[in-house]
Amino acid sequence: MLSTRRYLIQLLLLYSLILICLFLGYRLLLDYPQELSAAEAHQKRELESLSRGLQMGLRNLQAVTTDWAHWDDTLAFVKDPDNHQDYVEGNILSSTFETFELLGIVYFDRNFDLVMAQGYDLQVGEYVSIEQVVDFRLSTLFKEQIKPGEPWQSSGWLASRQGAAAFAIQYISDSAQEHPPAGYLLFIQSISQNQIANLEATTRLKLNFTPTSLADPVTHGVVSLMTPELVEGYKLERRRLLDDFTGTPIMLLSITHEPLTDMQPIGWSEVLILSSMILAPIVLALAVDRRLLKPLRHNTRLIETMVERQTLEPLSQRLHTRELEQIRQAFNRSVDLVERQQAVLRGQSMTDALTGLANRRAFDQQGAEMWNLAVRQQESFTLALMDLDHFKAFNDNLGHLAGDEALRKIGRSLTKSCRRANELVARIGGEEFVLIMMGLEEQTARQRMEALRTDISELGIAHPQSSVSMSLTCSLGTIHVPRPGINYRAVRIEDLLSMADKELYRAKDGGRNQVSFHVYQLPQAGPDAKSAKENLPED
Ligand SMILES: Nc1nc2c(ncn2[C@@H]2O[C@H](COP(=O)(O)OP(=O)(O)OP(=O)(O)O)[C@@H](O)[C@H]2O)c(=O)[nH]1
Repeated sequence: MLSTRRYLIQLLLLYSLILICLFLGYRLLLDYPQELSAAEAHQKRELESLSRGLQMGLRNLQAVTTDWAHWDDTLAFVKDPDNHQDYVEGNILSSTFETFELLGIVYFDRNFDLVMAQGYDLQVGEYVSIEQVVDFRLSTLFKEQIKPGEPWQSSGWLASRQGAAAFAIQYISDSAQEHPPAGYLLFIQSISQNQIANLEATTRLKLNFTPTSLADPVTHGVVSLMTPELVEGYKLERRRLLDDFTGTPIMLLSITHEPLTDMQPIGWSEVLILSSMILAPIVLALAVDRRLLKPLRHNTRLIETMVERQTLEPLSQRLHTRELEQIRQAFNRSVDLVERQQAVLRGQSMTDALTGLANRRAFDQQGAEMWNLAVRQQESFTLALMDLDHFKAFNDNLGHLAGDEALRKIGRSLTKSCRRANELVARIGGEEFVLIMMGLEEQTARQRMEALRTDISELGIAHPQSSVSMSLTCSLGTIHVPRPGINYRAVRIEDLLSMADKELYRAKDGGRNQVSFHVYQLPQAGPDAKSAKENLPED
């Protein structure tokens, strides 16, 4: 059968398995996908706002370009540049480039032929030629975009010599815009660190712009920023391409999202939750094992040992729950009951039912103990065997019941005569009693024996058939050992009893109603066990 401990372990394993399945199922199928799609939506919004931010920059540039392109002065300059050099001197200033962070300003006529172009190095703060800013062959590209003379405006990005740059182009007209396009004004604006910092602040992204080209392998598989789809799903770092107005990639943006949460399906927090959910019942089970099962196992072992040794003892270790403690107490009460019953049985097995005196078994046990004690303490030891005289005739004459009553009376008399702690009276046969007295001098022992004898006859139990007396009498065979020492160790109580029996025989033989008293003494000089045996009286 399964032990409770094993059962607990199996339950725990099952619980852990179910828990892990439920937790992983919930996390992977329900919770994590939700978390992921929320994070993806958030990242998509970030990309959109980045795209919008860049578009906004273009719109601002477009606004400035439009403003300039629709000045009457600009119109006049494009129409007749040679006579309007003051326009250049008054407007194409280093402060203009720096205020709008411009890398170049270019004026085309309505056929897209160059009227005037000025480049500017923002880092050094100096005018440079437009060729130092951009590859000016781009004007042909613009030409391909429009029909010359159309009221055309556009903005976007282009590759400058200093990396990607924004541009805005606007047809030139009068302030009322009634005049047909007389030319085109192109502003080229750098994407400055300031602009990047502003974009980072508004989008909460970390941005890194690096120039690139179609030939650059890093551009492969990277989508354009202007289609801000979250093609790769949730990712902390991604790349996007900025295309120029012809759709050619010119800049690679490395984008780092600010992490919302730890977006792992199973992260530390999940491991922590799961392990604490598994650990808690393990700790609980350990506590149950320690507080309940361990004492239970201990007590079971104790009971098994008791069964092996055929003993019974109360269980002393308290148990920690009421029900278990009740079982322990019930067991202890049973032990107590059995012990009491055993004591009664022991008493019964040691007692003569008729007289209430010690019986043969009790004499064998206690007599031996008393003899051993006498030997150890060198205390004189007197053993007497008493037998009623002509008791058969008594029974035959007066009946068995009268015989029993006589035996009871004699028992009471003997008990009264031998009530000291170191004295014993036992009924060891039908009408045979044995008496032990310790610590008596020979003389006193003799007197006590005589007193016993007379006590019985003085009970006055009529015995008409007796040849000895009118009342019931007894004969005593007594062995007195004055001071048994260590040399008496080989002598057993049975030996003394058989010596007393011989003395009893003598008393009977001598006429009954008398005491035959024998002093049994070994030679002083330390006889060994063999010599003690040898000194036992002959039959
Ligand atoms: N009433 C009664 N008689 C018992 C009991 N036990 C033994 N007796 C009787 O005691 C008698 C003993 O008789 P014997 O052993 O022949 O000896 P006796 O008649 O006493 O003769 P002596 O011992 O030689 O004096 C027997 O008749 C037994 O039946 C008992 O418990 N009750």
